[in-house]
Amino acid sequence: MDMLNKINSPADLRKLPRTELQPLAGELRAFVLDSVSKTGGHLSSNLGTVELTIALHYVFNTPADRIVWDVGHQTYPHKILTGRRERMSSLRQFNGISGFPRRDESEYDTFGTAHSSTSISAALGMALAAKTKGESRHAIAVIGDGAMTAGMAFEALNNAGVYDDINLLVILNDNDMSISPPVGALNRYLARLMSGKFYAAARNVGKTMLPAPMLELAKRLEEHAKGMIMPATMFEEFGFNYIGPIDGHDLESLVPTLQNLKNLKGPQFLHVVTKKGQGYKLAEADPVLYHGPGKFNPAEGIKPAKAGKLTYTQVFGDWLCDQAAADKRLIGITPAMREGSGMVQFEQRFPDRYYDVGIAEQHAVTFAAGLACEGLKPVVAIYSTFLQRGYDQLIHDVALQNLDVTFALDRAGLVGADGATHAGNYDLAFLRCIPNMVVMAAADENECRQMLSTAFQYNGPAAVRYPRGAGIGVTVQQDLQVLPLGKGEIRRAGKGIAILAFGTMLAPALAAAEALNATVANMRFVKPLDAELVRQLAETHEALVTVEEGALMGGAGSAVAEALAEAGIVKPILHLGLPDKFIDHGDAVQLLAMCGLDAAGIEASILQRFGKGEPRLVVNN
Ligand SMILES: Cc1ncc(C[n+]2csc(CCOP(=O)(O)OP(=O)(O)O)c2C)c(N)n1
Ligand SMILES: CC(=O)[C@@H](O)[C@H](O)COP(=O)(O)O
Ligand SMILES: [Mg+2]
Repeated sequence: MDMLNKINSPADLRKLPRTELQPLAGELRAFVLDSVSKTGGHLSSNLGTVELTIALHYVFNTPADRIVWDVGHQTYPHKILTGRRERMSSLRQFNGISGFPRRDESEYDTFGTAHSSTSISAALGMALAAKTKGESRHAIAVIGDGAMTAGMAFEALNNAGVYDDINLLVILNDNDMSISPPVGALNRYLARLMSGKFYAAARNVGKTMLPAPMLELAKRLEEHAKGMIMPATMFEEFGFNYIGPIDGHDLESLVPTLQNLKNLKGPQFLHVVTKKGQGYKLAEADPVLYHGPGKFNPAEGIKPAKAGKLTYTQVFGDWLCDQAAADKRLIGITPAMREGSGMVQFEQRFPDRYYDVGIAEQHAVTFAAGLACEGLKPVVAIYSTFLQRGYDQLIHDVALQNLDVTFALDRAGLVGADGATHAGNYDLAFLRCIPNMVVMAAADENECRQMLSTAFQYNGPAAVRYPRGAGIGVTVQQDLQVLPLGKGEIRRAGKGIAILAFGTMLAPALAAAEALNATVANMRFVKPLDAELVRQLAETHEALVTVEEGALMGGAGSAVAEALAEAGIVKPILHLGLPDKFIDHGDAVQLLAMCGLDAAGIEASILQRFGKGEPRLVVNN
């Protein structure tokens, strides 16, 4: 790592002669592989952006010129070159650096990201701000072919294409992959652009200065192409000057092309072609497996996971197949998260009823609404955090028309290493205020399956939330039994304190209750809330405690407080849940404990608020 160790900022990089960039890329790629294999993180995408990152920081005057990375899961080479090489060993760990760009982490991280398809909008904002302020600098959005499928990217292109006097460059990093294989008509279109790539390069000759080797090639091909009609690319129709495709691993193409583009005014569009996993054979062969691995030995590759407890994702995947076998009306929908949402088997078994709609959460929800209008029963499998994208569609297109759509919300609550951007902390608060919605939180794997069946059988919009990772290890019954709607259950009878637990908080609540001899209710439904059970518990206990793995404000605890107020009951009540602040990356178990949401934390909070001993006369406010 002789060269890489001397690069502490892009300024150091810019001192290198061009001939040294290729060997530097070799060192950088080796560093990324070694580092991710020790920490876990996103690998395939980062191996693919090594040369592009070097070229961008080499040609542009960063941080004055702004690079906006889309999603940001491909920014490890960028982090390494911008002074964070040493901190890569702390990646995605508590108090360590983030796996995504963050403005508070580095001045080179111009825009915080992790949800996709925001880069062109943000870079356009920066480009127009520069113009407004009379500053001469460039804004560059780097967006993947997967992220490009989102409507937001096209909204931004549409907006940007009319400004002839801005310094905006959009780089499409086309590796022909999303997390899983790419889908849809855009992918077909990009493939067509690729197949006519020399042709496209030829037609760019007149508009831009190409590097000498390409110019030579283009000239020859232009001869060849004489007489043929050359349609404009879609990106040109949007008002961009389209260049490419060029090889995104070839610094001899990348650097001069970027240098040329830097001198052109107006919206520029550069199409680069890269390979996910480039340079590490195992990742090249299976970029899906190496998209976001845990720790592994690079010499051996990722070993098959040992059979352990079922994850909630697996519970969902199994249920989906069983329910689909039982009901032909079931349609499974994923916005580009086939593996993460547990739909690999479903796609194999029911290919005609499987839809990966691309990174298009808004469309996924309204598409489901359309299917439901025609009597089908769509199941939208979506991470809690990504449903935020489809909120208006959920209200306006699904709930308002009381359509029969099931939402399977994976990654509810804290997710760990991905941090605040991916935390599913808000769904209870943002779903329970929507009329017609049924909202359930699963306490264990078996209940998760029962809730999914309940949501599916319910003739209207219903959501089931469950967390990332393994459950508590209970046996999952293989039937498709439904739960009584809006009914909770007492799981432990105690005295004095009643803990009303929602979802994953049932297990720690039961553990905390042992020392306190408290009653514990598994509330199951956040909406409709079991108001009768709340009333009974209030009447038979001195104080109530609500506990949920979700934002306290407006969440399940708030629902209980509202029910008490509605019934005219005044009772000491303690609400436990996630605080009103963003919680950074780290180990999910550790983070929950930090928020006081493990058994010890729940017990301590109750003791602190209501004191020891029975009857609890002390109520500390
Ligand atoms: C709004 C949103 N939906 C889904 C995701 C999950 N996600 C992260 S990366 C990714 C694939 C992105 O593909 P692409 O932009 O082509 O980048 P590549 O992984 O190929 O480098 C997806 C679906 C996300 N981050 N944001
Ligand atoms: C970048 C991104 O959004 C995904 O790759 C995400 O990191 C996946 O998270 P899971 O590992 O929870 O599926
Ligand atoms: Mg891609």
